[in-house]
Amino acid sequence: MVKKVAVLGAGSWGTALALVLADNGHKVILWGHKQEQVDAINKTHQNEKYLPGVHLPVNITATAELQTALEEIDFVVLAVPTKAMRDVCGQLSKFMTTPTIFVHVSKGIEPDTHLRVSEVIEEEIPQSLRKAVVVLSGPSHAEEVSLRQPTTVTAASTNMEAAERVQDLFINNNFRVYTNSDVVGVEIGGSLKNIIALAAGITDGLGYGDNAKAALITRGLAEIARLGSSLGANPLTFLGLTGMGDLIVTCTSVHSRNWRAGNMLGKGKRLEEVLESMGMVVEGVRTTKAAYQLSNKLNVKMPLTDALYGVLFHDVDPKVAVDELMSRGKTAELDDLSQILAGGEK
Ligand SMILES: NC(=O)C1=CN([C@@H]2O[C@H](COP(=O)(O)OP(=O)(O)OC[C@H]3O[C@@H](n4cnc5c(N)ncnc54)[C@H](OP(=O)(O)O)[C@@H]3O)[C@@H](O)[C@H]2O)C=CC1
Ligand SMILES: O=C(CO)COP(=O)(O)O
Repeated sequence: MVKKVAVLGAGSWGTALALVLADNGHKVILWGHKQEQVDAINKTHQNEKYLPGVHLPVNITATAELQTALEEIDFVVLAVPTKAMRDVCGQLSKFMTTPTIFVHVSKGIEPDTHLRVSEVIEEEIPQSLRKAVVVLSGPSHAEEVSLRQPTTVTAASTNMEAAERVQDLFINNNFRVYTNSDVVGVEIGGSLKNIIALAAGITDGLGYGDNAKAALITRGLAEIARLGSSLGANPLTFLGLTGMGDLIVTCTSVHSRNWRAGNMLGKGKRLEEVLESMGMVVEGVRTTKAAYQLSNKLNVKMPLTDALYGVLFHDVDPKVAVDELMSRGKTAELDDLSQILAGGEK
């Protein structure tokens, strides 16, 4: 059955997901906050800045009016960067009258509050307007999704019926959607992999090789699982698409903005100039701050996150940060894993 879906956020990911929904025959309203960009999308049927060269079919129309986007919709997809999530949710609540399912696709943790995106949504959108919140996450670069290349993601919610409805909404032969009830694990995996991807870009930028990359991915997963488990996640989720899967794709792909930003840092560029030149969101920077604060609060060991925090926010030289990580005191590899499986011990 054809659904009407509002996709809020006209960047790379919102546009690529609009395309998946349009391929499935749904009617999509893509909301962007800049009139000029919206007009260009409607005129050219392309999102020139964020997905150049990709044709958008007629069942995708763009608007800059939030109220228009939300008229008679069946689902809302929230695809703005995490720093804009609170504000956008606050605004949209004013225009909604009936409850709906909110799907969020953003990967980050809020500094200072340490809230996951679904928790921010629950704070900002009254319960009377929320049928359920579902997170859609996994190894999925917009550039490849828009070319209809095989991609797998997970729809996670505490409301499994809603997760299955979102699975049905998005699934097709190029875009395979699984379900999971572990919202904490899915959101933590998706957010924290950006920290490790920045670090992987840095080691590549420094000229280190595949050994360093493999070390970052595996030890990165260990610290993601350590923090996630202490927050109540199912440790097995970190071995799945939204954990190991997304970590691999983000640490190894030139499509990753986090990897690209890290790569420039490793080559000696300063954070401000890197972010300026990206022109797209680099979620890992903000999330490094949040994870650093949260791990200190919960007394969870996250050496890679600590090292990246030093590089990003205290001007630590990336090479010195790597040297310090490598010369730390000795430790046993499986201590982490056994502790996590034994119940989230720190
Ligand atoms: N790109 C990808 O492959 C994937 C991205 N994600 C996640 O999706 C989320 C969105 O990322 P992505 O689309 O890639 O980011 P982009 O940088 O490509 O686009 C961000 C979009 O959000 C808009 N925006 C920024 N601030 C606001 C605001 N206050 N109100 C409304 N719109 C705003 C930007 O507008 P403007 O042009 O004016 O700046 C732009 O259209 C992130 O959390 C990311 O981690 C998840 C999976 C894959
Ligand atoms: O989350 C992503 C792929 O799954 C996109 O990663 P980047 O934000 O680093 O581009």
